[in-house]
Amino acid sequence: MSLYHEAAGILDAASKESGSLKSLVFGKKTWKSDQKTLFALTSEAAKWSAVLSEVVEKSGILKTEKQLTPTLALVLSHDLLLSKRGVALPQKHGLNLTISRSKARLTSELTKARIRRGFATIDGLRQAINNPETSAQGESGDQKPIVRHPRWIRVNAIKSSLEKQLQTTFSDYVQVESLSKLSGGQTKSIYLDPHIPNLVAIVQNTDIMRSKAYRTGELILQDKASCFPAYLLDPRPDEGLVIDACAAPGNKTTHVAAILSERASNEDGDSLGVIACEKNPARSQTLEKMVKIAGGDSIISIKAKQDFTKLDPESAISGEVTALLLDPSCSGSGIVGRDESTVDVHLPSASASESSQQSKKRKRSNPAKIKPETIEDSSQEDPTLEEQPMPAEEDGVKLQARLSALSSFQLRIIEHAMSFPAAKRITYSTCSVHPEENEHVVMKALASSIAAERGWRIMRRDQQVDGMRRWHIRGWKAACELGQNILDDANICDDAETIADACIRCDKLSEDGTMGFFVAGFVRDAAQNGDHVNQRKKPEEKIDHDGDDAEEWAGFDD
Ligand SMILES: C[S@@+](CC[C@H](N)C(=O)[O-])C[C@H]1O[C@@H](n2cnc3c(N)ncnc32)[C@H](O)[C@@H]1O
Repeated sequence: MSLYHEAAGILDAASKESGSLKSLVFGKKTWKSDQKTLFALTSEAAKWSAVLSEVVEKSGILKTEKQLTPTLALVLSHDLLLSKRGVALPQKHGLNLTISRSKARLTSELTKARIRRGFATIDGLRQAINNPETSAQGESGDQKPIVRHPRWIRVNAIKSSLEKQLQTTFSDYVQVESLSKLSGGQTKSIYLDPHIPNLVAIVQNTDIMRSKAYRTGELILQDKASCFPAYLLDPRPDEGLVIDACAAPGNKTTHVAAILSERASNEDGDSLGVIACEKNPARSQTLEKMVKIAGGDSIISIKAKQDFTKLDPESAISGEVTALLLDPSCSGSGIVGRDESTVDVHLPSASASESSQQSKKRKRSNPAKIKPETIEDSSQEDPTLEEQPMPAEEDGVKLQARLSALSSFQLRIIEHAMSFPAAKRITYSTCSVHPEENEHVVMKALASSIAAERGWRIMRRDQQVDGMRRWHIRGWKAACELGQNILDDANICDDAETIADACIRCDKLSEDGTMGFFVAGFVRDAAQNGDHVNQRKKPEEKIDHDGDDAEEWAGFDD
């Protein structure tokens, strides 16, 4: 079997599962072709597959050359059009003759595809494909981008304001009305997010990291999705204390503090309070640094090396807590660039322009793949080892075991938060795309005995803050239904449809420019709240910062 047949087989397998090429190639020892060559060809062809599938479709060669499968055409056209060495087969080899017969048509379609994307040269397009996060736009600036993953920046309301930043740091930027219109180069542009207050987007570039506003903590680099939890939590300075249970590096902690500080600007700021717990010692130090640079140290009390699940909900200070933000360790499967070897493979279809639709549908049908047994897992093992790489997608058993352990830990965090006597609102979030860590955990939390005992319910869409109510991607209904069936819905007040609609999702690398993310809120009926907690109070336990104010901020990016 030739290199191209083997490569096509690998891409076919990857396209079915959106799987990891590395494990597909290196997980098998019986290839005829050299493994490194196979990996290089398949990963390059996958990277170019969005463009090449269009080229192959529009050239019509799948109709004329019957021996070519869509994937075979993809890998062969990659080498024919883009590889310096050309097709790695003897000139008279049947496959080489077949693909070379169509070289003129394929080249012409590649030129059109490049121009449609706004690139004057093939090198420009190559650069964009190799660095999608730094090339949100074609060179001409007005064409369809390949990947829109902008640089999201939150203006830190503790230290600055959107208005001030637009007049200073972004004074030479032009406002655009959609993410797709963002451009870099000479005419820099900025997009004001319509969902999250104080959030802006620009194209990825390094300039902003050199700006004074960034170095002094007036600007914080934070993905749009990662701003959802603090905003959904809707902290109110006149209510009580807020706990961020799993806080490091501190993007959401400082966001909560910023919302409180903005809302309390006309009141006594000293009475604000956020308690930030972080279990990991090294990450606790990072959290301390971030809080300090963001100017949050008079608002935020850090509980370094503190396991949230060991925090006593019955202590006096816990009795003051009315809102909790839970962003526990998760698989991280939604993080852009986390699993570089996992790629989306776009395959050409003989009847043009069907492929992207099909690949979208394939992704959205994920809920059907949920395995019922994962929802019942009740392992008490603590799997907060988020630095561990996730098993490859196709290593189903290991992946399910890891997700199962993570979801048990995530549920424990929620149940512990639900036990705080005066708590009224909780947000739960992950940067995972897996329903096992998302809708399933929400369903289990709603069905838990502590939820029933304390009257916790889902925060319905109509109860959410404006921007979150308007957000268009909601939870997966099938995942909620499955949860409800398995768990015996006795304790769950709302139906699966309402709960799915209450859950908020962000798709990874979609036109929204976000990472993959999930957030849901829980609320309690007023009657069951500890309404004795109305007085605002700053937490007593404060970490003693070392007072090194002159230290330069290198910045954090979530
Ligand atoms: C996903 S990260 C949080 C990111 C953070 N919310 C932000 O936006 O910057 C999860 C954090 O929770 C910490 N963690 C895990 N288990 C914990 C526990 N039981 N108590 C407190 N922190 C925990 C991890 O060390 C990690 O730093």
